[in-house]
Amino acid sequence: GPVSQGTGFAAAIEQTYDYVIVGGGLTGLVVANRLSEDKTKSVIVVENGYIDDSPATSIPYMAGFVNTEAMYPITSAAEPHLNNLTFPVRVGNVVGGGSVVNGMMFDRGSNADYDAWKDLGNEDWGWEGLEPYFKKSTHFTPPSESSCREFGITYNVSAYGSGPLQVSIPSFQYPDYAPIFKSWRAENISMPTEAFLNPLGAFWAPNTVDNTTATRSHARKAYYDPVQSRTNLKLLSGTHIDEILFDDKNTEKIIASGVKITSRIDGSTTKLYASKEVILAAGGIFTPHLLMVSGIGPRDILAAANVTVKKDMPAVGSNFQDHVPAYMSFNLSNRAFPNPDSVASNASFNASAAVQYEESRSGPWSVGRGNALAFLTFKQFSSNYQLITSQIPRQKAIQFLPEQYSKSRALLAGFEKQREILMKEYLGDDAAVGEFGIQPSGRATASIQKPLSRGTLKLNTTHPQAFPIVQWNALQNPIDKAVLGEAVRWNRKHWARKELSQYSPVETAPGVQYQSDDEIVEGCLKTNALQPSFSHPSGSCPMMPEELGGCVSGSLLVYGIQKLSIVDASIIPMIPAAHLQATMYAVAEKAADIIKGRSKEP
Ligand SMILES: Cc1cc2nc3c(=O)[nH]c(=O)nc-3n(C[C@H](O)[C@H](O)[C@H](O)COP(=O)(O)OP(=O)(O)OC[C@H]3O[C@@H](n4cnc5c(N)ncnc54)[C@H](O)[C@@H]3O)c2cc1C
Repeated sequence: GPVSQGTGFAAAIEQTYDYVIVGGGLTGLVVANRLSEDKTKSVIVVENGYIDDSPATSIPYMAGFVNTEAMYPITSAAEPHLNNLTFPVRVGNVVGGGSVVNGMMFDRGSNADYDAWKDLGNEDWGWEGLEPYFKKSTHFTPPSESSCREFGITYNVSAYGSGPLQVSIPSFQYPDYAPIFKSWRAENISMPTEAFLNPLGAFWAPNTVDNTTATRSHARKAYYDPVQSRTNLKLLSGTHIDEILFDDKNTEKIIASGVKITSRIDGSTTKLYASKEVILAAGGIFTPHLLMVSGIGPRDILAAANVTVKKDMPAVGSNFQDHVPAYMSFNLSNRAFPNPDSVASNASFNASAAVQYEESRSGPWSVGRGNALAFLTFKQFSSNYQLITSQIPRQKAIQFLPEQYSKSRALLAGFEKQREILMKEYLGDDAAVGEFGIQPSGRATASIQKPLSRGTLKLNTTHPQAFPIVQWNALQNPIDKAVLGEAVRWNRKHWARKELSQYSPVETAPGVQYQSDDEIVEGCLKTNALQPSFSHPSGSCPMMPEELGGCVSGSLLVYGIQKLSIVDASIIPMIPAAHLQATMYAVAEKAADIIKGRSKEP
């Protein structure tokens, strides 16, 4: 659990800083580091969580568990297209945010995934505009030459830079990876040498682990700890931001002026002021929530919760996206020893693994959830890809979208533009539509990467300050269900390949009796194998033109409001086919440059 209490609250009371950063998670800490490089600028980061150095957050093996202690206890609203079930909403509640509790997978979307952002009207936010920041944030350490030989691990260090975040592929790997990779080679799909240069196909990818200590590298360790002695940088942990404040002397313009905060330790409240900008970095769930409780959001949703409307903005809390995983499972016989279950099931093996980790920072405890992934284009996992895609333009878009979309022409126009891009991606060779985990554990997750369904975030009408109402609305669009069905059936066929017959795989989730799309969804729900989220909540304050339902432009400033910007996962206009953290480090690095740039303007 948390090892350090919040500090500095008393000293911060009613102070003015150049920048107030709302949320000390992944993006907040990156931006705090970069803005405070300029000694003439004062920066404060306010974070609800505490500093946490417990083994659960640092030992790579522990990343295989869900660290609920360092997360918010949020549950989603009923998901109408998943039998009205509710699901956990996973968000880190700790200094470093998601980077401290995540699964440590480190990969990016294809160039086309980011070019889509540009095509939606965000100049400079395509792959070319982002590439330098992927490099700027990262530093890669390879595994030993002998494991590269043994497992066929390849890499290219030129994909990375000499940045603060440490990423690596550990030298220890489980023997069963070799035959499993052989099955992927036999599928005749590409195997890029380095996924950070070309993330399409089946590949090895790093984890956010510092190879020198075999511990998790995260935003706090990489971006805050090394610069915490800067006198112009303050971190206020254990402090909740209750609302964004505005300059009420100015009646013509809406100007963000600071935040109201509450100490979690003694419940005392105060205000902090920003002379240059309030920067929202509270993530894909809480940034739209904070905007809404502060009076910026859809008028009807604010009114229903008795929040005074400062600016009617239907886009806040719309466009909500995530990946949708089917956690398929197989019983595998005849696995090699050790395998990923040996640690959990064999106490003496676990004890020796602990000693090995303690003594030499190697062995099973030095690895996380694994390092192998496959991101496939639609045609690679579906022979019906054209038929399924051809149904998209025949749909009346509004029929498969949340109610808000029928009240706002801009929201619908933005979605229709996204839909055109998605259709191109579904038919082409440049973007992945499905992700398939490659693990020697029998876990064979198949997840859809490019959903057409859109979720919403709303205020709790009786307690607007309480957690927002989170609804992914997963699988509302039947195309998403069809893509998921294709992915599951393909994965099933893959595990029946002769290269894998030595394991006599038996599908336990959902189970081969579930064949049609509807049956697969039903079977996955029955076996607890379907989630509306892959812990990648994003898109809920999208970066798009305002007439397309955007909240911020490429400058990251909220439309119609001065001195208020957003830098976190809520700005992603369309979710890339990738676990999100690499993208968020790059987005935050770019955001910092943009904000620095405007502070130089007269
Ligand atoms: C369980 C889990 C597993 C994941 N696995 C992977 C993975 O394997 N690979 C990968 O690439 N990505 C993964 N991710 C996703 C990745 O970690 C996130 O996309 C990333 O952290 C998002 O960065 P962010 O800055 O937008 O938000 P966060 O990192 O979530 O930061 C937001 C911060 O704001 C704080 N905050 C929010 N509201 C307030 C408030 N009102 N007052 C004060 N503070 C507030 C929060 O406490 C949090 O620290 C995972 C995420 C989770 C949760």
